[in-house]
Amino acid sequence: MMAPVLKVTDLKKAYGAIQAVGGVSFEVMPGEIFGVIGPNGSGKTTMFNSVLGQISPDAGAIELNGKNITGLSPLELSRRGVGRTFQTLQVFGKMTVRDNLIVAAQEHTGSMFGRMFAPPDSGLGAKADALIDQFRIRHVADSLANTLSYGQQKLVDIAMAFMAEPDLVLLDEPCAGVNPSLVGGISTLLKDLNRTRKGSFVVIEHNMDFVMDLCHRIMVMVEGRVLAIGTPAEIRANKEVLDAYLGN
Ligand SMILES: Nc1ncnc2c1ncn2[C@@H]1O[C@H](COP(=O)(O)OP(=O)(O)OP(=O)(O)O)[C@@H](O)[C@H]1O
Repeated sequence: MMAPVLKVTDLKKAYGAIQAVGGVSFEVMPGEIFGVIGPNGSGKTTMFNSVLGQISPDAGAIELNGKNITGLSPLELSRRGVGRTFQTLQVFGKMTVRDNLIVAAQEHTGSMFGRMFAPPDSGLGAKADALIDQFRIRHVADSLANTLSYGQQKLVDIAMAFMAEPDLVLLDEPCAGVNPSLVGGISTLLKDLNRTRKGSFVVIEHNMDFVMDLCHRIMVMVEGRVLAIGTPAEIRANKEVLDAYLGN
């Protein structure tokens, strides 16, 4: 039987009296695109940030490829093959698209010296160019990021997460703020990355059509707990999910 890439067991995190995450368990399999949905305040971001080492959970275990990674720093996780995107853009506006990608990979190595003194390319240019082509942003590769549309910047932001060739990428609302006409393109792109780069993705997203189209399995969170985990068809047919999610 295949072992999970990510295994989260009974994760808990409270903020004072608010139990943001109240005992969440799930597994993400190799090559799987795993969606996380739920009403506002259901604990998705808190769960994400716990997995990514951004906050310390109160209890629970997080394993990456069978190794305990609970409490490791974001940089250490990045070195172990975990990438992420944020809800808000992380691109450097005054750098070109290509340089943004190169810096993203240097961040991964944690090389301050490299970041400050290395020639702009640092041997990472070929990797950046491959992603620029895969993301179809060749025409803006030498433009400053702040001259791009929000949707294009979002693509650069996602591409940055893939520079370190991660095994597991956590994407926090990749469609947030993106023009609806571009949402289908992001879905196609993520499917393409999943197929060609063989990584596993965990995707938080409020856009239900996007999640249903993209994800192999979906976890529904409500009030810090897991209400259901299943295929898009199973989630669509689950009455409890419809009540909890659409009732919000
Ligand atoms: N730093 C914090 N301090 C206090 N309470 C917090 C903090 N972060 C989250 N919470 C609370 O924890 C609960 C879960 O929040 P969380 O952001 O994880 O939910 P979410 O499902 O990601 O929501 P959204 O879909 O709106 O992003 C909410 O009640 C929220 O107000």
